[in-house]
Amino acid sequence: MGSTNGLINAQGKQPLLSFGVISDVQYADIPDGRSFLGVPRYYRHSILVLQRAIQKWNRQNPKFVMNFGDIIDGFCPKEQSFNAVKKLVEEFDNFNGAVYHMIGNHCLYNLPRDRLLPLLRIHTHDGHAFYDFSPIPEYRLVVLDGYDISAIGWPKDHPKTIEALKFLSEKNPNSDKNSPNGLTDLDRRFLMFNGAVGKEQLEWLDGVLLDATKSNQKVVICCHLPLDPGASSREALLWNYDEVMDVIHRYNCVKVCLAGHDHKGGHSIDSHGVHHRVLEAALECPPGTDAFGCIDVFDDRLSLSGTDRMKSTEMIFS
Ligand SMILES: Nc1ccn([C@@H]2O[C@H](COP(=O)(O)O)[C@@H](O)[C@H]2O)c(=O)n1
Ligand SMILES: O=P(O)(O)OC[C@H](O)CO
Repeated sequence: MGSTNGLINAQGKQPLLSFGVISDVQYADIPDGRSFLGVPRYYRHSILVLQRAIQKWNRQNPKFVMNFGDIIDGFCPKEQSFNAVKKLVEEFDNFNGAVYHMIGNHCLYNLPRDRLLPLLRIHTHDGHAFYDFSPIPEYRLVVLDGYDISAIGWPKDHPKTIEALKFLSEKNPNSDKNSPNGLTDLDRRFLMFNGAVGKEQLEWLDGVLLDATKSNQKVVICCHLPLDPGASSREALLWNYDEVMDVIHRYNCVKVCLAGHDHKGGHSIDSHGVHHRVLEAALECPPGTDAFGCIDVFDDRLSLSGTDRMKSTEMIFS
């Protein structure tokens, strides 16, 4: 039992902070469909999941909400993309508090970074979408841009697009670079719908974690793409999840990594005791069902109270 209504929790402690979570809304004004592997996708219903999430959060009163990306779906008719993202952001703004967005592959199928990021109110230099904030002195949230090196979202002639296409041509021999056919085990992540954290962002992350360590802050990492094979399908992992985790494991401050993208969700604890929780997608909720949650933050754990298809998870720090 969490304390997401502002009351003390089962252990008798008041959380330091609470925040709402939702992922992969992937709204589109199109009939229901299926993923490549046949999983039903409810494109119009997903906005109702978001609306019910906001109603509940407004009763629970978390300090802020994190949207883990893919706010609209790649099948959204392209002439509707801008207004669809705007409509969804306006829905999020019905929450009585701050909302932090991150980008995902489906947002980038719809709009290039220079149009998408201002809509999502991600104001960073050079079109990057990584940032951090400290909602209370004891904690820092770090949002990673998993499509920093990517074949989607940057202009076709951008050095990052060229780097990503070169990388994919070396790692994935299929003509359809979204196909994992023939790739084995962890190599199945080398797909066009994934991406990587670039060198500059890795250096930035290292600096943030050093600063958090000096400030005695605990850190929660948020990224659309999962960072641990134990919590995710191989096909959904960040290309260089291992390099990112090497940086994270240099420090003891990171306690939890949260992600979306792998719609079925997952949870693992890695070899360094870091929790990885991949959030179940709002898009795949059959009509009338939900997937969102509220996380209570304590000094020794994060406690996710999930609604319906989002499983509740206690993440006790080792
Ligand atoms: N096992 C798979 C999964 C996906 N693909 C390709 O990716 C595209 C997007 O997949 P969705 O799960 O979002 O539908 C899909 O159209 C395929 O091209 C694949 O080849 N093999
Ligand atoms: O981003 P999607 O919706 O195309 O789905 C990605 C897959 O879930 C990754 O395995």
